[in-house]
Amino acid sequence: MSRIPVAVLGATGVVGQRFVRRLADHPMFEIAALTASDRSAGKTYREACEWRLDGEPYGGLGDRVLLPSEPEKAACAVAFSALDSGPAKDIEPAFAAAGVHVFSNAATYRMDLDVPLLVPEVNPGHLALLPTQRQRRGWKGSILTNPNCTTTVLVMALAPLHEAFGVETVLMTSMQAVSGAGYPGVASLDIMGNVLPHIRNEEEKVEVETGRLLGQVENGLAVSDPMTVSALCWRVPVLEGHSESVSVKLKGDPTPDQVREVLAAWKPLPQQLGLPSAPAVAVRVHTAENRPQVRRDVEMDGGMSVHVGRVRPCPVLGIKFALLGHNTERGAAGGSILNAELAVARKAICS
Ligand SMILES: NC(=O)C1=CN([C@@H]2O[C@H](COP(=O)(O)OP(=O)(O)OC[C@H]3O[C@@H](n4cnc5c(N)ncnc54)[C@H](OP(=O)(O)O)[C@@H]3O)[C@@H](O)[C@H]2O)C=CC1
Ligand SMILES: N[C@@H](CC(=O)OP(=O)(O)O)C(=O)O
Repeated sequence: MSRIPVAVLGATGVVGQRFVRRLADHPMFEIAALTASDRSAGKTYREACEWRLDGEPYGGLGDRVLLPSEPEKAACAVAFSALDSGPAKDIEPAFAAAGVHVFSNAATYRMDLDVPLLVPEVNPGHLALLPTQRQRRGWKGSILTNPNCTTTVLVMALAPLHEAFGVETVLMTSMQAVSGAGYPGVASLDIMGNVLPHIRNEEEKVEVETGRLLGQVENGLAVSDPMTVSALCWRVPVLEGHSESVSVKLKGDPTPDQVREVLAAWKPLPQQLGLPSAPAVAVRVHTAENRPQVRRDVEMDGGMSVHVGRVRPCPVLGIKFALLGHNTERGAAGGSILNAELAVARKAICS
């Protein structure tokens, strides 16, 4: 199969660089265009940005000239958007109108009822929103989004429990890596030796996106599950990886052993299809009492699996556990690329 030409919108940012690194040698997609703001367009990729990741700098594309983020200049079959949510507002629809399928990290269109907010293991059926989106908006292309990174990690653990038992109530406290705030992000003088009790809009996003991801498609539109979710989000001095303390009320009050069994046995659609970016195991269940740990576990499986440990009884809601996932891989670039792999495999785009 020939590879699908793709554009990376916002290729100079920290999420854009992760897209480039993951796509540099991808079996399904081939980078045809890199874009940024007008400040960077016309410069080579090497001139316009400082490479901030490990591995081959610039994904081997350091001499590639950056294009403006305009569909007339950079249209491809597929675009991965690492744009800030402000510029994404006009740029992503312009690409979709020009026939491009845009896989976006930005929060701008996530909660629109005709826009798939996708985690392929959790709600692949939400691809069914695309015909409504195209019909309503008159686009030949489309916009598909991935959730907030904290939400992504949370729903990976909740989805199998929702399928097996039904989730009623969730209390989640996060300990979020500084990379979630982009570069340069939080000032070192604020975060070193400290924890910060506020991340703007984060708790609100987790509380609404979780029910949306675990909800349904009815009459071509998204309908959120009525579960109750309360989130407390903290920034901690960790580079990559969001840790979460989760307490959950499940229907039927299963035991910790039953919960562990369901999580360990879960083999959702991307793993069944063997999609290139899908980890072999979606949820890794740890039994050691001091795992998961960010430094030891978060880079496993290319940052695409999530980790559950310390599953035990909760005297308030029934079950509690520790959860960990990679915020800029599973929660951003890797999650978006897996969304595109799913959409192609299910012939929702590019068929
Ligand atoms: N799923 C998730 O939870 C996560 C999502 N994100 C989201 O991903 C996106 C990117 O984040 P991050 O990489 O940290 O952001 P950066 O600020 O590092 O990068 C932003 C990119 O957008 C480009 N850009 C900025 N303004 C414009 C404009 N007016 N027109 C065209 N391009 C523009 C920049 O180009 P230039 O260099 O020329 O300025 C740069 O390439 C954000 O929407 C963020 O919220 C990030 C982390 C996790
Ligand atoms: N807010 C997240 C990262 C992020 O960009 O989230 P969102 O995609 O919902 O804006 C964090 O700080 O860790």
